[in-house]
Amino acid sequence: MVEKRKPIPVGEAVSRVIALAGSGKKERVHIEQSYGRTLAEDLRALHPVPPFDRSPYDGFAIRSKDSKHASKDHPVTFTITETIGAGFVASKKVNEFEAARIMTGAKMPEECDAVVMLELTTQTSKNGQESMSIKRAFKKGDNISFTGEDTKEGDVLVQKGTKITPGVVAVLATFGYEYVEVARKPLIGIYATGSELLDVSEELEPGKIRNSNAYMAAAQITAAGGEVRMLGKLDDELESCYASIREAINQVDILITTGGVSVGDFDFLPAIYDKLGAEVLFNKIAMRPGSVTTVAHLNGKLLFGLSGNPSACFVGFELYVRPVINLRLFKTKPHLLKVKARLSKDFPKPNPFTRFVRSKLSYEENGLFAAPNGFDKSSAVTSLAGADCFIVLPGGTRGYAEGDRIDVLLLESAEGSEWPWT
Ligand SMILES: Nc1nc2c(c(=O)[nH]1)N[C@H]1C(S)=C(S)[C@@H](COP(=O)(O)OP(=O)(O)OC[C@H]3O[C@@H](n4cnc5c(N)ncnc54)[C@H](O)[C@@H]3O)O[C@H]1N2
Ligand code: MOO
Ligand SMILES: [Mg+2]
Repeated sequence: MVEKRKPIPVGEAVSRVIALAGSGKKERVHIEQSYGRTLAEDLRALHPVPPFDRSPYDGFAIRSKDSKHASKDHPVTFTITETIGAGFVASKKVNEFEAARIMTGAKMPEECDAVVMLELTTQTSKNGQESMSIKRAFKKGDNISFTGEDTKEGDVLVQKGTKITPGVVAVLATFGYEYVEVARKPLIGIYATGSELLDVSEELEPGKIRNSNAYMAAAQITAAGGEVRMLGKLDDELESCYASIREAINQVDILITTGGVSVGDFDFLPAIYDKLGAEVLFNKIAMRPGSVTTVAHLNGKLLFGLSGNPSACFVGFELYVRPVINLRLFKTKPHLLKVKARLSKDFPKPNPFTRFVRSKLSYEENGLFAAPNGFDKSSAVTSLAGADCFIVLPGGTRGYAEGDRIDVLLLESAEGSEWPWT
């Protein structure tokens, strides 16, 4: 008798997995290695930015009150005290009707409260004495880049769990973070199971196909911010598979296998979980593709039994593995970002289970559209190449027409969802 499996809703399956996601760990990396990592602590301003009042222009620092009567007909002349370049400070006091030549980024002399751009001045030299004159008045604060105008000391600028972008790197450097606390990448092992599998370098033979899932999953792990351990491929043979998987669990934080989770004579993962004494969280989900996705738990580690069919494997990773990686990276929105879009083609198939259609987004003048991307079977591999989202068609629906409003899960968005499931 073939075992009868009871499908559970996607949201229920995701809940069971993330309840066992475990917690993230921290490590310190040099700022030059920080790009693409995730902050393990809030990033606070350690001092105001800019840290001193400075000139935003090349020009002259003046006391604004001295310019009060300046006009086209009656220019006011200032004696130049010195030149202050960026990185230097005034060495002389600026007195009545005196000005300091100042460059962009240089600290303002204490007595000055306005800057005049070089282009608005007329410069003269008499007996070695440099002067400049202006034809309009300036107010206190004109053309000054004030202390703290960018940020005040103590402000939280970037939150824990944020991916380090080039902009975040700039902020780290500004505050002197030579080393930064980031989330340690969870180490994820991948075993592809299947006696039909050839390596990527091998020629096709009758009955055999190349192992695409392991390379695909490795790329998905890297994209999500995890560390990959490629473990190779296993023949459909119970004892050797069991021994390899048992051994692999000790080497990694999370183990992914692909294939062998359905009810076939050579689908050994269910027997292996049993033999390991692992707790199976579910082995049937009301979704297509990936209904046979199985997740088990052993000694604090999650074992993901992704389907062998490439599209099912891909979807299983994005819905169940990705949020676990994200939670270990301290992300607060660990699931794929959900947005509303319109269908740009009919999708007439009925949906007994929730369907995740590999699709492509387009940004039109009248909004966001999503089009199913080619061959839609669970075994499809080529349609994965152009997919940047999943259209989500709820179970129990009878097909959809062009223009219908649908939910879409984005595969490439840095932003995530707190909980996209209803
Ligand atoms: N009687 C039933 N048969 C099947 C059921 C079912 O409910 N009852 N479910 C079907 C569904 S749905 C799926 S999905 C597949 C899942 O199969 P498995 O996860 O057990 O995977 P395999 O049987 O090992 O392989 C399935 C398919 O995928 C190819 N494959 C496997 N590994 C790779 C790889 N690394 N790279 C590329 N392609 C791979 C494999 O050759 C098979 O064609 O079961 C259905 N059957
Ligand atoms: O598990 Mo299968 O991928 O539902 O088609
Ligand atoms: Mg099978």
